[in-house]
Amino acid sequence: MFEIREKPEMVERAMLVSVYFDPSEAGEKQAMLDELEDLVSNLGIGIAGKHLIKSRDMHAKFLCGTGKAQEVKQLALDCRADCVVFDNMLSPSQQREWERLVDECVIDREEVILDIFARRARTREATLQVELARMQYSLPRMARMWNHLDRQGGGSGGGKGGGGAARGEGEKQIEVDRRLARARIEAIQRELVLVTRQRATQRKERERQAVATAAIVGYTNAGKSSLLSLVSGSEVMARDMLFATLDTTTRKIELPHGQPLLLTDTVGFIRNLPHRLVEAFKSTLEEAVLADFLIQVVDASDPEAVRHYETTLEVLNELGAGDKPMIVVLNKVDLVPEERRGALETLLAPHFSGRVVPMSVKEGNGEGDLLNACVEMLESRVRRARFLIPYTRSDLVAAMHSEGKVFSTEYVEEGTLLEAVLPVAFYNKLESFLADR
Ligand SMILES: Nc1nc2c(ncn2[C@@H]2O[C@H](COP(=O)(O)OP(=O)(O)OP(=O)(O)O)[C@@H](O)[C@H]2O)c(=O)[nH]1
Ligand SMILES: [Mg+2]
Repeated sequence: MFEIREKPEMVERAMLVSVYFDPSEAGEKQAMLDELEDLVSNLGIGIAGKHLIKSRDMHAKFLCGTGKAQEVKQLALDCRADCVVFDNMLSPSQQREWERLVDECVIDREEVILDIFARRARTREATLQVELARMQYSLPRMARMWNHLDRQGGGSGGGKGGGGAARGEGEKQIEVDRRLARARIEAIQRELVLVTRQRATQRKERERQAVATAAIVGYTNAGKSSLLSLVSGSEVMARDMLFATLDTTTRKIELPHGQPLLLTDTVGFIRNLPHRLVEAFKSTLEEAVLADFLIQVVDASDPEAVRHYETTLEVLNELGAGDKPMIVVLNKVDLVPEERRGALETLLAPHFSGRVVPMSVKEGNGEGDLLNACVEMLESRVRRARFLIPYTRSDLVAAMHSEGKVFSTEYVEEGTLLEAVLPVAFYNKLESFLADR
């Protein structure tokens, strides 16, 4: 059976390389290279070196010119790296050319992210989505994989059979594997349809209840899961690592006026999120598309905060959720020195179109402001009124308790008299029971 190649398991010392062309990009590329270092370290691989390579033009073979490619090869030799990781996306043929040149394993940013996702996926849906993305990534790269094996086989096997025969074997194997991989891709896609349908049913159930929903979105490691833990008062896994969360978690919270709100934590966004992962995670991120509003968490202590905000907006746009009402939480203000906080807010404010709430989730500051902002977001969605429900309709009284907030209950001759805040959709259904008509 075809197995996805687990290359990073086999390597220990990686040299990181980012090739750029426009001098004005240098700063951004450096920040991304630092981020790549976090990502690679996340896989338990040591960093042997880190290089920004400026190339005058883009070349098909190596991305940079042949001379620069030779320089990179020498750098890798000098630091005794057993793997070169590119921050750039490499095409299958560029990856092959590089492996041929440096005679070591060469991977790109996309493969690193796919590997992290593969390790973190927990639910059936996340596992399937990651497997699908990895299969699609591997399919055009299989030739390279078998080349590698052929060369290894030729080396250790000595004179037996010779390189030509081994290569032939490899080619046959590629065909078999490609067929198996395509069959597996189709099987995963079929199973995903079923899993997605299940989610849709659960969501319908929620819509029927008409409880308001919000999705917490934002760059990875911004503090989304910590925020959900804080406001829901129950532990949601939060770790100081990129992509700690890959599955969505939903918690029901109560807003200041008693209105319930379903809050969903989502997978973190990242610059250059491999496109097939955006595709793969669309259904998970659908929570964001269907939410009444979004809470975007930004790590205010990160020098790249504005860029992270913009990246998140780009992905949201791709998902069709770009125009949702949004609250922006400037998190981790505890890490920003007092005198810089005001300046930071002024600096960031013009970039934000929604409402800005500074917070320190860690110290529990700003929670009240956030909840009030949520109430404002939902103002058009709720009505407060008094209802008289006949005793024969105790089901409605129960529904008012579960879907809204009941402030007072009085038992009178004609039925139960209640004052409550209800979602508009539910309120409309109950209009004939209004007490003050
Ligand atoms: N100093 C400080 N650290 C915080 C704050 N909020 C969260 N953190 C830390 O930031 C790290 C990331 O928090 P998470 O809640 O896991 O972040 P996330 O956005 O869910 O990350 P992913 O799931 O990886 O996308 C953790 O180590 C938190 O303890 C804060 O207000 N101040
Ligand atoms: Mg998280």
